[in-house]
Amino acid sequence: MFKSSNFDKLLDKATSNLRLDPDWPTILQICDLIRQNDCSPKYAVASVKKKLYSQNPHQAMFALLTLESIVKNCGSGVHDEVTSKGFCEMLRDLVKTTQHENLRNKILELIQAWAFAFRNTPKYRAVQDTVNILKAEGYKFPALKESDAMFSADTAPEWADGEVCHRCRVAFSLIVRRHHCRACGQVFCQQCSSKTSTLPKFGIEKEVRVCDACYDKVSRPPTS
Ligand SMILES: O=P(O)(O)O[C@@H]1[C@H](O)[C@H](OP(=O)(O)O)[C@@H](O)[C@H](O)[C@H]1O
Ligand SMILES: [Zn+2]
Ligand SMILES: [Zn+2]
Repeated sequence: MFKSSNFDKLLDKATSNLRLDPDWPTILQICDLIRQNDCSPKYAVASVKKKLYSQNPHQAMFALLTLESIVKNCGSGVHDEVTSKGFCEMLRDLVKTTQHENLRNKILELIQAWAFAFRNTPKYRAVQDTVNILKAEGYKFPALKESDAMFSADTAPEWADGEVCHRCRVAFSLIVRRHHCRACGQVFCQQCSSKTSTLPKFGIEKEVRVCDACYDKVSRPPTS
């Protein structure tokens, strides 16, 4: 798991208890790793979650700021992780148990912003449920800043399933292996996805597999 150890190093750096202010460049590097699929959202969120329980208030706050950034920048893979019942219960538990007022307020701010951002996504309802429970328990939420709930970052599409190549319809088998285009997320045979490209619009700076159609699109000179 080389890639995740690279992630671990960056996360330790971003949440170092020797710091007094957030290490934004490192936090953004962490986002890039996740956006490029160099670290799985599940592994990333689980690692940040551990840091939230640090006794050092700076370290816990930096972990929270890292969590806020990966939710804003890394798309649905991360959203699936932070909106699970278990993760929401963990945040609710932290709100109740933390000794630090600023940490509690930051968690309340995040849960409220996510509930607003995911208000039209039924599968993420655990977040709104958590807001409702905390309100019923008397916690005061800060005023919602809608800007906090805008996740504008463009992220690569989820990979489609499929038994045949999306382009030439050949059936996958032990011989005809399945591959995915990182630009459209569709599934292809080797012949139809033999090219690579960077995908800066998704924060992918390294060469990744793309299908012929996406290759033509991304390598066509921008129309002047
Ligand atoms: O090689 P396999 O054991 O078939 O596994 C496939 C590879 O991991 C492909 O990666 P790639 O797209 O980078 O080739 C991936 O797109 C497919 O979903 C997997 O089934
Ligand atoms: Zn094909
Ligand atoms: Zn494609």
